[in-house]
Amino acid sequence: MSKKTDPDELLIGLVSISDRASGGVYEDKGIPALQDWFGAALTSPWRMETRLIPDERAQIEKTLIELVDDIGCDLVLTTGGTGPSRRDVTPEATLAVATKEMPGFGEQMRQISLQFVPTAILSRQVAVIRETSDHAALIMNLPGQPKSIKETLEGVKDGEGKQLVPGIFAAVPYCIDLIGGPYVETNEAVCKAFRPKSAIRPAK
Ligand SMILES: Nc1ncnc2c1ncn2[C@@H]1O[C@H](COP(=O)(O)OP(=O)(O)OP(=O)(O)O)[C@@H](O)[C@H]1O
Ligand SMILES: Nc1nc2c(c(=O)[nH]1)N[C@H]1C(S)=C(S)[C@@H](COP(=O)(O)O)O[C@H]1N2
Repeated sequence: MSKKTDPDELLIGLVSISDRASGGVYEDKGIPALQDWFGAALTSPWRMETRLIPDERAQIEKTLIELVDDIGCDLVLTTGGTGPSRRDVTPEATLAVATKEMPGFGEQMRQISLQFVPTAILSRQVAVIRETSDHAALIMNLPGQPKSIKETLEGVKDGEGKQLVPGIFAAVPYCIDLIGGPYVETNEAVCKAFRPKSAIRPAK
């Protein structure tokens, strides 16, 4: 466990939630897919803290609290456990540790995913803010299919790379600004971050 020390570095918690991947039935592809995506998308300093856990509500809540309160993550992404099956409890665990709900993210993720699969509406994914006495973090649920990570974060582009539906990550840097986190910059070829003009810092 390595606590946040650099205020300019984005500390990202990546949590893969899967009974089978955590039990060794198959190899976890969630954390590598998230790591690859952030490696390509971010141009400002970042570091990650990763966890692979089963679909157990108490363990999910404990992990989210540890990542935000003890380690100091600014952003936490989960993958898996958002569907309707009996064992899928990621949204319940996420809401249980929330101080604010951010319903726009869940709505937009389902809209994006509908461009890829008609079963997008089966994901109950949510996003929330967790505020502690000294900082806050944005926590977002992504579906378990590893390919859905890139799909929802990046959105839908046409053959020439023109953005047809914006990915949810476009709104994340400004959200992190508003909750007092580091200034996050992205590779526009992967995901163009949107900020109001007054919030854009001149390039160094
Ligand atoms: N962490 C993961 N790594 C690799 N593949 C995954 C992962 N999570 C899900 N998948 C793939 O996506 C499919 C659909 O996900 P599903 O929601 O059924 O699994 P899950 O709920 O994450 O897994 P489990 O049932 O083991 O908890 C799985 O059958 C599997 O092929
Ligand atoms: N972008 C995207 N969203 C997606 C999918 C996908 O393949 N791509 N799969 C859907 C399916 S089949 C299910 S059941 C739900 C919930 O998945 P989870 O339980 O693995 O989180 O996410 C949905 N959202």
